[in-house]
Amino acid sequence: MRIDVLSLFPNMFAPMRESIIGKTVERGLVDFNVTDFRNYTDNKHHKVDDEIYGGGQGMLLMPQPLFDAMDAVEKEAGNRGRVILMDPAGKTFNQSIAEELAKEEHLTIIAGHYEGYDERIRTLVDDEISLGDFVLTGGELGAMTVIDATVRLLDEALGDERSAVDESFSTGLLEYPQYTRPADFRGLKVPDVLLSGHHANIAKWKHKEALRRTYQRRPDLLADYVLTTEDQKLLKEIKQEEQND
Ligand SMILES: C[S@@+](CC[C@H](N)C(=O)[O-])C[C@H]1O[C@@H](n2cnc3c(N)ncnc32)[C@H](O)[C@@H]1O
Repeated sequence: MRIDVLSLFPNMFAPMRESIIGKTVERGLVDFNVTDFRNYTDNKHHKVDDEIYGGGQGMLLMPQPLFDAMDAVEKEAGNRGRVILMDPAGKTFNQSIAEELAKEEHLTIIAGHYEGYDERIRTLVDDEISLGDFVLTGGELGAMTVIDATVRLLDEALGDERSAVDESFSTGLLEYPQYTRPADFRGLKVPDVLLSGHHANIAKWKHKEALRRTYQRRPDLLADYVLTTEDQKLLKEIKQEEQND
């Protein structure tokens, strides 16, 4: 996969060299490029922003530097790929968007700054993505979040022993509680079933606890989850158990 980011602060992407994402770049699984679109200004002061027509606080990113930077990406890569604008007015990012983006061969992400974009910049983009209902100073942290969540879904990104298949949101439920050694830590014990070696019972326990956690913490997710007859029985048990607690 090729990923281009258009940003005024390329140094902010240093974390992309670390950990699992850094390894995907080192191993050639991801071709990651950051373009400083200030280098594409056609004015002698390298200005990328200007005052807002009709009045308004702050400065807006002008179209010219971003349009020219996008042309440069297209020239180098042969295409623009799927173009994403980081913007608070976009669709809220989630796991299913990450899964969709992980299927693309090329993503180009625009990270804004200042008061945001001249409206005409939106004609360049395929998707507008928000991290949530809050305002950041720039799109860099959002772009890194989108890249991290997307790249870890690529085949081979997590390595043989790790998997994104069972994780929160991938199944439609939150992940069940997990434990590692020791079996008894300061009197806090690992549930007996997990030490039993009985695979069917363990699988059933994991599923029930994923349902319980989702019901307790994110009941909204259950609205989109197709409950089997067995799930409905388990949920009834969970509600009963909660009442008895
Ligand atoms: C200070 S913000 C501009 C906010 C804009 N004036 C508004 O009210 O929507 C500057 C840039 O940060 C990025 N940004 C801020 N909040 C964001 C969010 N919640 N999700 C994604 N990007 C965000 C965008 O790239 C945005 O253009």
